[in-house]
Amino acid sequence: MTTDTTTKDTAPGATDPGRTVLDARGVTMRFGGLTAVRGVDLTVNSGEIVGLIGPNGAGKTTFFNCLTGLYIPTEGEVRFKDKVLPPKSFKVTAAGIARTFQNIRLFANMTVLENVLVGRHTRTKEGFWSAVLRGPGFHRAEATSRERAMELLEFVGLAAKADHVARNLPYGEQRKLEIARALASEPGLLLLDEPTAGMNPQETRATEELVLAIRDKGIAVLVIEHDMRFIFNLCDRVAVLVQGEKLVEGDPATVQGDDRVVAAYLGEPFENAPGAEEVAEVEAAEAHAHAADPDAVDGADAADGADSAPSETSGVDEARQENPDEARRENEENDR
Ligand SMILES: Nc1ncnc2c1ncn2[C@@H]1O[C@H](COP(=O)(O)OP(=O)(O)OP(=O)(O)O)[C@@H](O)[C@H]1O
Repeated sequence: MTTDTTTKDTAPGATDPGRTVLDARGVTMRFGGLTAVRGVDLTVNSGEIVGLIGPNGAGKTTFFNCLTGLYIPTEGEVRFKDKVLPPKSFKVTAAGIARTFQNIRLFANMTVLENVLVGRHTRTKEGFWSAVLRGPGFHRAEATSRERAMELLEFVGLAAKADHVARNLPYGEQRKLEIARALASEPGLLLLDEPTAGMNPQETRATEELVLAIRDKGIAVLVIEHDMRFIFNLCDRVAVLVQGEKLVEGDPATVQGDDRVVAAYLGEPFENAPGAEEVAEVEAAEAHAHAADPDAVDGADAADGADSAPSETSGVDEARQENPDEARRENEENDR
């Protein structure tokens, strides 16, 4: 990756490189009879970008919710910088974990700057009376917060839009604003839930650069994403959840090459699927028939009306198989 790490300063919540910041052990989450997450262990170290992938309904968001105090795991423990996390979201944020959501959750009628200022509330010491009386302490704290918020907007590339109302930002910028707001709590770990959902390729590329720059500031990142290219380009390590359990974990090349991951996305071969021998038999019979009557039109070609048609179709199918996420998104768009 091309991001220059030498000129980047370190974020306030940064941790010594290589230190384990998140340590989730045996996390299980049940909803009545449904076990959404089962015995998942996962660590994230400072300086790392870790990807969490898996088919729809695999339990990724539920696992995130267990890490951020939104859910209390039925079993297991989550530690952040060696301390067991309290089961309350605002306490988890105060401890140093920030997150974004799958569906953007901005204060739509507030300005861009105000949204980031809201994200700083866990870092401001001024209490209720200070805010009501608006004494010198309050004004000092407010000025510091604004300065920090503007720095963050600069960092994500939204400083020029600080006074715009959040709802008027284009989609990709709303996602950036969510990230700026999460960074305002000065986290040591940032959890991103599908940060590129709905983005065009340019926006996705810009998000990739932004995540690398966040990592370069010493903030560890755990990211859920369906865009495999994004995940494999970006992550140092990838964990795969399938039906609530961790199936594989490793570097991108290892995970990409693991047959179980491909099977989990595409489905296991169905029972009684023809084996290599049967396929060879059918091919030999077809070749024999063709040799006997070279002018005969193949049934499939005839049905498609042109020689090129089947190969085009299968090309699309192959592309979909290589990127099941695109196929999913396309289906969702068609449904809409
Ligand atoms: N609050 C809840 N109550 C009951 N079941 C839930 C709840 N939240 C999630 N589930 C179920 O838990 C399973 C895992 O869902 P989850 O949203 O964590 O999956 P996911 O991997 O994030 O999926 P996606 O990629 O589609 O976002 C699903 O079967 C889902 O229906």
